[in-house]
Amino acid sequence: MSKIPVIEMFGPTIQGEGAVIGVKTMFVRTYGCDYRCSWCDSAFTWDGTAKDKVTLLEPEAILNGLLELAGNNFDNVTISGGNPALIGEGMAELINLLHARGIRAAIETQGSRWQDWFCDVDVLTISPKPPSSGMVTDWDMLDNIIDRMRDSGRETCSLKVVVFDTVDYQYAKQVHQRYPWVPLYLQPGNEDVTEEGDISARLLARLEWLFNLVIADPGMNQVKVLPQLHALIWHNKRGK
Ligand SMILES: C[S@@+](CC[C@H](N)C(=O)[O-])C[C@H]1O[C@@H](n2cnc3c(N)ncnc32)[C@H](O)[C@@H]1O
Ligand SMILES: Nc1nc2[nH]cc(C(=O)O)c2c(=O)[nH]1
Ligand code: SF4
Ligand SMILES: [Mg+2]
Repeated sequence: MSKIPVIEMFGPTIQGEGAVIGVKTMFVRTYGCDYRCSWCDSAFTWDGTAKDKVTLLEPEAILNGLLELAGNNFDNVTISGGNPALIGEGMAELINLLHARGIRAAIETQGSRWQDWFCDVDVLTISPKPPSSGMVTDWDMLDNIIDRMRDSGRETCSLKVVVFDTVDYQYAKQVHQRYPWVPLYLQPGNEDVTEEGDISARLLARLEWLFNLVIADPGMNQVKVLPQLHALIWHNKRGK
């Protein structure tokens, strides 16, 4: 039995990002991250401010917690963090438990670590971090992850790059050129994750800015540009 550090579980809500945007899903957010992105919208998963809220849970207790929250009102569970790829055996067990109930598992991770259970995930989102984050991409690791996912023969993997400025945009292009066969989603960065109230006008302005970069760029004919849909609706509210 391997326990998983969980900082929050919530839902049902609507997946707001990437390949399965718009789908009803539960969320499980794991504690701990090997990165420290300057603009992280979930810094409470690693900066110590919510450490007292972490519970170490058996995979079965997580499933039970989700069922308690939502009954049968979900078919999808998104596991995010923090970095869920820091967790080994426990996550493999959780994914098996979900599958045994006919529930699909989606993972949000940044591509800094491999886990064998990636091959069992229904929707794997890898979100390498652009320069504005202050993080440095381990390209060997990312190559390795993308190769292994390709070798697994499952069409479950996509890339998502958050773009704050034109340097980030060039980074996103580099990612696209390196892995042209992997679907790439671009999402504008939320520049103030603490602002209260309605931030939708600010986010939409950044979406239009990103649209215009892609519209003008013949090297980006295949990418999809998406907002953080949940942030347009629920702004910086946590647990949405
Ligand atoms: C909080 S992270 C957790 C999963 C994993 N650590 C990762 O970064 O992919 C979930 C998603 O939110 C994105 N994200 C974090 N902060 C953001 C911000 N300020 N604006 C836009 N997207 C952000 C990340 O890039 C990632 O795609
Ligand atoms: N609704 C909603 N969609 C999301 N997609 C990715 C999220 C994340 O924080 O990983 C997220 C989130 O926090 N909420
Ligand atoms: S990798 Fe994800 S969770 Fe970790 S600091 Fe960056 S955005 Fe936040
Ligand atoms: Mg989020």
